[in-house]
Amino acid sequence: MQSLIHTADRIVVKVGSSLVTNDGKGLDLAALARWAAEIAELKRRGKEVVLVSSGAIAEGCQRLGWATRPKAVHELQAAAAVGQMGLCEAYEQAFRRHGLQTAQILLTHEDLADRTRYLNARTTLSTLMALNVVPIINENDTVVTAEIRFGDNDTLGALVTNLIEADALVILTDQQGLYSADPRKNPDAVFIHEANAGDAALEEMAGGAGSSIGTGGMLTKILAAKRAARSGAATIIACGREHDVLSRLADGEAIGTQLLATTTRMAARKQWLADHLQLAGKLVLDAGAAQAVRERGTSLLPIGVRAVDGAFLRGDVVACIDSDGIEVARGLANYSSDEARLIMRRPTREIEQVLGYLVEPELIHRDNMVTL
Ligand SMILES: Nc1ncnc2c1ncn2[C@@H]1O[C@H](COP(=O)(O)OP(=O)(O)O)[C@@H](O)[C@H]1O
Ligand SMILES: N[C@@H](CCC(=O)OP(=O)(O)O)C(=O)O
Repeated sequence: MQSLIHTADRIVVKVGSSLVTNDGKGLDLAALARWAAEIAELKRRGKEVVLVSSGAIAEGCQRLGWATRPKAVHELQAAAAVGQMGLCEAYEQAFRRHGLQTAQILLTHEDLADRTRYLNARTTLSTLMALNVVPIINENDTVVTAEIRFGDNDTLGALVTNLIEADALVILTDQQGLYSADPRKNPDAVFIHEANAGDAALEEMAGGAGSSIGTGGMLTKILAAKRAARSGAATIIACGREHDVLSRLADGEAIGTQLLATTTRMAARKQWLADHLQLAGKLVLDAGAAQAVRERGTSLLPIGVRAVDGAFLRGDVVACIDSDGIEVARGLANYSSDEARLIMRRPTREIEQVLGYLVEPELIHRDNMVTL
């Protein structure tokens, strides 16, 4: 068995609160330095890495001198706001030593459920990755309440994996991986090396958080793996305290628990576009654009669009049809139908002049499109 990280090009790494804050004792700067060094090494090997880091609440409680985690949401939110400053500062310094810049991204579940914000988050993350910046993501605790909280960053890690269509999600925690039962309570628990994400038996094995610092325990990690698998990504649960854990995974060493996806990324994306979203409109392509999209899977530029049908907003799914009315592709529109009508048939360089702004050069980017 070889670690799937070996072949993964795009990876989301999630680190939990207990690791980040040394079990609530304060930011573990040595651990952050190790992960930063390893992520820098992965990037040198040509992999794109996004980091989802917990720890804001635990660090905030520490900074505010609170011995126990408060129950009241407004106090948790205040602690998160204080602690997030420390997290960002620490990551910024740790990555700077490797000549890497970092970016702070705070997201809520609602952001990713909203079509326009989804597309904005996706585009921003792609742009940051293209700029070789390391995005550091956490939940935007200030604006979430009980109903809309991710509740745990394992789920956030999975949603980000879906969002950027990563090949793998690596969840670093304080255990070696998944056991048949919580090893803190059951010393006879057996280590699980590999399983299919989504296997119902895994949910039976997983217990809640073993410490007072972490929140979700193993169950949220199993559910995150199931969610990540929906976009074709594998999940690895491994110990963040293990030396060189990320580099060894990238070398192919089989450490941790591997939870495999049974669908490919492309199949998952096609399924998602085909099933989950209603078509909000149509773009009629000229012959050249229809051929380029159909045969080469290129992005669709405004100049190749002859007509716009329907009313849609940025982020809505639209069909691309040829002059015979045959659907060539479908994808997420970067512009609304009103904007698209103004910029169609025009070269990209004229978009800014016509609209007064440029959102993106393409009407549909090829990463957000599936050909049929
Ligand atoms: N089947 C299991 N295998 C491994 N760990 C388990 C299992 N069930 C529950 N746990 C507990 O889950 C904890 C990790 O989850 P959590 O505390 O939320 O960490 P994190 O902060 O990394 O998200 C472990 O310390 C362990 O006690
Ligand atoms: N946004 C919160 C996340 C809390 C959380 O999910 O923690 P964990 O279960 O340790 O990943 C924080 O930064 O404290």
